[in-house]
Amino acid sequence: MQPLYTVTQIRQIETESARRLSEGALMQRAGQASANAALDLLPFATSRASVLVLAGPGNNGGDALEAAAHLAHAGAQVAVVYFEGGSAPERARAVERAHASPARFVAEDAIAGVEWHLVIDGLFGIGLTRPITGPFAALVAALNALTCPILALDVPSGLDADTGCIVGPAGCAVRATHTLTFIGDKPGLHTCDGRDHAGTVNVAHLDIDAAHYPAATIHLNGVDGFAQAAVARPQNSHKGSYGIVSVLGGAPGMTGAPILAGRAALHAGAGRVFLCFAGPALQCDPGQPELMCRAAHGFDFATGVTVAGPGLGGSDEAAHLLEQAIASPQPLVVDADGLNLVAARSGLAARLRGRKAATLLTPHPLEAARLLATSIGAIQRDRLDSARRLAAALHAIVVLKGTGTVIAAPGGAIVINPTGNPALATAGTGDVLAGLCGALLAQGWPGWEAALGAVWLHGMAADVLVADGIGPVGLTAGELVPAIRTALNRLVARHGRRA
Ligand SMILES: NC(=O)C1=CN([C@@H]2O[C@H](COP(=O)(O)OP(=O)(O)OC[C@H]3O[C@@H](n4cnc5c(N)ncnc54)[C@H](O)[C@@H]3O)[C@@H](O)[C@H]2O)[C@@H](O)CC1
Ligand SMILES: [K+]
Repeated sequence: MQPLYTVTQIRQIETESARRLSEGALMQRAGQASANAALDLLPFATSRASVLVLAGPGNNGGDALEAAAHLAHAGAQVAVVYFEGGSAPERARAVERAHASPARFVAEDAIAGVEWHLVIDGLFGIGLTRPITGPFAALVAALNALTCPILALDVPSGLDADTGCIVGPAGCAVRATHTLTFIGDKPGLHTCDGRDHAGTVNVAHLDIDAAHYPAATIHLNGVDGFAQAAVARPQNSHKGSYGIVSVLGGAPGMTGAPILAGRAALHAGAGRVFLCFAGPALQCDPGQPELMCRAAHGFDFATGVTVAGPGLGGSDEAAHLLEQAIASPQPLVVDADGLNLVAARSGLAARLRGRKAATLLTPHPLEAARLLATSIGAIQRDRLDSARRLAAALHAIVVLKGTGTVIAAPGGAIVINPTGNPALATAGTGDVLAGLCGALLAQGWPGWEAALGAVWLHGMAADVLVADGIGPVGLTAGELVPAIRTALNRLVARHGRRA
């Protein structure tokens, strides 16, 4: 999985490696890499391309000036909007180089009325310390109104590279189509506002020796993070080989959620799936008669994996049933109303903490806010830290949903998921994810790999459907289910080890 580094770590790598390099080498490499990336984005002969370069007051501006000089020497029509600022010698040399090149230095008002083919955003990088306001904000608004590609250097200006939030309050950020980020990839480019502002992310390592990189605790989710849990099915197997998933939910009037979770579990390979209704039990699911419908009262949750919460409601009876599911020695997924019950009843939280088998919690930001007794805003201001705190507090693997879903282990490991899209912003997709988690656990996947795999497959299924025109508008949660089955089968066919 691709490592992600915090700003503090990037600064350390930068300092350590710079000691062994000639002064300014990293900025020159960043400028060269930026120019190369820019050339790749130009639609036609370099000499016909109008490139606007914004060079801010810090070293991010220095990178942009280096790039401007390279592009101008390559023949592009380069206009630089330049801001006086930092006195770093490498930046001063970049200013000289850009002045000595054919690039034109222009005023901000020269942006309007020109058909730009590419904009390079070198206003601010990881040194942004406060919200972008005033004339800089007007510039960001002008950029965001353009229709040409925007290449952000290091970080889209205005975005917090650690959290993915627009630096606020009342700040703004460049909406880039591409980001070339330096030294190492950064978590903020992949979660919260990051995905909307960074566009396609590429990393320029600037030829820094691998020895300068610390062991990463944050990664971008990828198949190599969980594929080792996939097992090819032996011929000599039967439904008992693939586990049981019991979905605990379905308070009166809330039968849809457990049905979706159960259908997902079935299509993701669980050997048997029970729907356990807290309210009046359905006789069967006529659309999916393979699902076995039961009353939750008296059900033995210790027979398999439980997915507790879809449509469970908040009654005392629901809390009692959840307590029984938590007491099971088998893996457990808690979602939706199950999470709300844990938030509302401290006794349940204590029991959850005491579990020995794998426990996965799949909150959306509001459920996470309830669990941490805070607001959605506080959760979203630092999604990584929120997920990490929740995992530590409840001794569970936490899947904090939302764009760039964050998966956190109690030991502190964090993974951000890159698959998925706004098609998933519709009712029932969370139930499907919970059912998928349950199915992977039932087939013997360890908790961490099950969480990573489920989130990745769920997002990938949505990406494939959108590529086929089924979404992002109007995708239904039920449509995800067969697409997940296809994605999982492809994964098992490609990576499944022999049982
Ligand atoms: N130092 C190095 O060795 C390297 C740095 N690199 C580049 O340098 C960047 C970091 O450079 P800096 O630390 O100079 O930081 P930035 O260039 O991100 O910005 C810092 C400057 O902006 C000002 N500033 C911050 N927030 C502001 C706001 N809201 N409104 C107006 N001004 C504001 C600061 O006073 C400072 O002058 C990286 O993102 C990367 O692009 C690369 O060249 C690679 C090597
Ligand atoms: K930038």
